[in-house]
Order: sequence, then C-alpha cells, then structure tokens
Amino acid sequence: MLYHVFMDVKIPRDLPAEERADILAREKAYSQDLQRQGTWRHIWRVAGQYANVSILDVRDNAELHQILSALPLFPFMQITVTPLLRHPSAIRGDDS
Ligand SMILES: O=C(O)CC1=CCC(=O)O1
Repeated sequence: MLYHVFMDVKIPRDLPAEERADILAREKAYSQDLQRQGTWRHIWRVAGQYANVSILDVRDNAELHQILSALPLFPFMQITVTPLLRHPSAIRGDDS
C-alpha cells in the first residue's frame, strides 16, 4: 500500500547541538536504508518549510506505524498520513 506522509519537523531550539547532530545523522541513515530497500519511494523537501513529503510503500497501517514511530526524529515531528490508491486515469505503470 502507498501512503503520502507529510512530516513537519519541530526540533526544540534548546536541544544540545551534539544531540541534534546525532539525531539528524541517524534519521538520514534510517531513511536512506529504507529508500534503498524500496520502502521509502520518494522524499521531497517542501519549499520554504522544515518539512518533507514522502511516499512510502508498505504492507499495511501497522507496518507504516512501526516505521514512522522508529524514526529518530519521531518525537520532534508532526506527521500527517494519507493512504493512496491508483487513480483510474493514471498512465504510469509504477505508481500502484
Ligand atoms: O529533514 C526532514 O525532512 C526529516 C527527515 C525525514 C527523513 C529524513 O531523512 O529527514
């Protein structure tokens, strides 16, 4: 199943710089690993915001929840999930 996931990042200003850098490095490694596996299909920066739009391809709601709740930035993000299905007018073969 495909999901559109909007992640709005709100890291507290008073988080120590070392801790912030460590979380961001782990977040990058975690998301890149899932991208290599094909689970995290797209990640886009939202222009002008510390936020991203991502497309994840997972088995079900439970797997999506497991992946998102394990994000190192999870405590510092507002996440909005929208389930997707193939549009009947779609012509691309790889979007379902
Ligand atoms: O910078 C972001 O948008 C937060 C994020 C999620 C996965 C990732 O690599 O960064």
